[in-house]
Amino acid sequence: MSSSRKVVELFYDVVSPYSWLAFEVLCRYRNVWNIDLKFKPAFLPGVIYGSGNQPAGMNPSKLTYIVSDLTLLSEYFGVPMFRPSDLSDKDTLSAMRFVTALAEKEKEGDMLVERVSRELWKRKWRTHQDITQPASLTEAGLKAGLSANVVKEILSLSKSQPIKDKLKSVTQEALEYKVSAFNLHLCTLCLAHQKIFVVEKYNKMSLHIFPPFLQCFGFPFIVCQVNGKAKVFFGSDRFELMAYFMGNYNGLGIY
Ligand SMILES: N[C@@H](CCC(=O)N[C@@H](CS)C(=O)NCC(=O)O)C(=O)O
Repeated sequence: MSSSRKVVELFYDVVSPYSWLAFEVLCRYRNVWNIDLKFKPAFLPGVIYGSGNQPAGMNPSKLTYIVSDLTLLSEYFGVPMFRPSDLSDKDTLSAMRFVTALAEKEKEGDMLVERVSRELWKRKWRTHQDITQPASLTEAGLKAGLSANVVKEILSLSKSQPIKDKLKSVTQEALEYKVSAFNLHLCTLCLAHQKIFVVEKYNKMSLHIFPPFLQCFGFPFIVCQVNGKAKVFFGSDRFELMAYFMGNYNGLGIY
């Protein structure tokens, strides 16, 4: 067993309920897996549109599935959440700038980022309270244990250009996080397979259609690093694979 540290980075936005599930599960596993868990507050619309993806809600069948999926998942993971009646959705830009400002101020240790993010998720997905207005962010910050002075400082910092730029750059970091999807052998096979498939279907080559890299297209986006290798995972439903990749899996279950 190698002694090298296992690092797990979680890119998230509090607009994303699946990210909340991943966040809570990773917080629970943090000590069991002995990982350095790093929170990477980012902006979901930036990765959806930046990667050429589309919001899941644009497809009515997918939206109906998501509502049913989240109802069961929230019970399963013990993270109560309820579908907001108003899905017209105010965005989470100010909230994510607030968390980014806190992360920048905190630098060492993510305890407050963890607590404030949880409060924001609770407001958005459990109690259906606003998270767009300064008064709402203040309330969340105080509830998470920040002092009134720190909340004031973070609110003002969150409107500054360096913090706006920082949120953009973390979002961009997720978009540019290229990790090789296959080893060379599998990659060759895969590309050959795609070539055959596309030649049959469209009568043209497709070697450039599917790059052999995995990049972020949605949240939660989780990067696991161990022994100088990295793998990226999309979703709150990949924990067994993450455990397997990091050597925390005994073939029967996660330990
Ligand atoms: N199966 C994933 C679904 C995660 C998911 O749908 N995330 C949304 C944001 S809440 C997203 O980014 N979707 C982009 C996509 O599905 O392409 C899970 O269980 O976590």
